[in-house]
Amino acid sequence: MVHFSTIALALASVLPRLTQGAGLHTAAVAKGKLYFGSATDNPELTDAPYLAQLSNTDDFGQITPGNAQKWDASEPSQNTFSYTKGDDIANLAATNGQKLRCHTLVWHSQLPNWVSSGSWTNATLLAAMKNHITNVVTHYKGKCYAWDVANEALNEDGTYRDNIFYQYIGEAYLPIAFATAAAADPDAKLYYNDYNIESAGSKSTGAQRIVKLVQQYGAKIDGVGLQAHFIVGSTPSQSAQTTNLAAFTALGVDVAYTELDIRMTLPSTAALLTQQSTDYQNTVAACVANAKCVGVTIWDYTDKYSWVPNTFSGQGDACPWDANLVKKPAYADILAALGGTTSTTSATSTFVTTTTTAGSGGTTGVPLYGQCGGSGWTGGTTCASGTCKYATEWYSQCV
Ligand SMILES: O[C@@H]1[C@@H](O)[C@H](O[C@@H]2CO[C@@H](O[C@@H]3CO[C@@H](O[C@@H]4CO[C@@H](O)[C@H](O)[C@H]4O)[C@H](O)[C@H]3O)[C@H](O)[C@H]2O)OC[C@H]1O
Repeated sequence: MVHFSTIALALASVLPRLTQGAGLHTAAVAKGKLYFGSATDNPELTDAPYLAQLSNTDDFGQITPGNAQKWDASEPSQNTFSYTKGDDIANLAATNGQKLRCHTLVWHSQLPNWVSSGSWTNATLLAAMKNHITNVVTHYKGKCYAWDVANEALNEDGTYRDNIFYQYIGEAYLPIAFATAAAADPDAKLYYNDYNIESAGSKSTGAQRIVKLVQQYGAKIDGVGLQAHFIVGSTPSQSAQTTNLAAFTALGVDVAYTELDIRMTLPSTAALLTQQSTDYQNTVAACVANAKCVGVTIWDYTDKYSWVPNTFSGQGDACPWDANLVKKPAYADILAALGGTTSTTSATSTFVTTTTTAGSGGTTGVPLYGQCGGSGWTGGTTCASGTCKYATEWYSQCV
């Protein structure tokens, strides 16, 4: 039967809270990484609380535009370029002092029709691809820490994806794309980026083949981006990821986790959130363990704007912050992987802990996280009036 079993342990709150000034990016830098970052997208930037957290450089020292720089956004019709949305995000990064990972130049998806359905020859598509890369990379010259030059060029078995570029240009489109990007912005780090290359296997081997291909061609390739769109409980182990990262960095390139999120079949449970937390920790720890892993980017930080529910039906809750912008357990475990610590601080208002029965919207034994919200919330566990009581699994209210 669905019911709440409320055990109110009215405590002067001594629940763990994260130390101010020791966020994810701060901890990553202390570990020798360049950044901890998040993807974002233009529509979300009108959400002031969202924007405030995205701009919190204690947690995020880097941002990636989730859509604004893709081909359909940046060159919607041939040789007509549109940079407004990409500029908004580039300017935000500059204002905040955050690195910008630029995403992406050559990808089979989110292509405008004039590319995907065009009537091409080898020479005309090559010219169009080079023109696209030259214009976009030149526009953002000096602003991108890194470019994802080529995205998802591989099938799961490590063979080349039969995209339009491969069809008309062959595998040479890859080194040509890298060489063209390098000519337009010699200082940007140039990455090959893909998913399901986070542990050893045919596709990871295929990505290593692409690195060697570009190198043999004499073009510049600086890194491999491992997207890391994972599933709770099916995420590769830390050691599997560490071994895999080493296979890339042995080729003389950097690596980065570029789109990390860890989705689950909804509804979430305490067990799933605990496993998710462990999965996040293992992935971030694998990056920490490799000196040439430069950073970790999560594919947006909050479930409120995650791409997952729109793409994978029935799945979600993939981010370290919930839809109310409250930190989930994964936050503390990511921080722990980065060598950060949580501290115990007392709060000024009474915090009421609750346990619930599975199926009631919470799960027995789930500890509240020490955050309040709603009317009267002044942040953390403090209420301007009333006391902080359980409202949802990860969210409490001043009542
Ligand atoms: O607003 C969204 C954007 O956020 C979205 O960005 C792309 C998301 O990820 C990258 O492309 C996807 C990577 O995952 C593939 O599915 C995988 C299939 O195998 C599974 O094992 C694995 O777990 C899955 O992740 C998707 O098919 C790819 O589309 C890409 O780099 C981002 O740009 O793009 C769509 C917008 O609506």
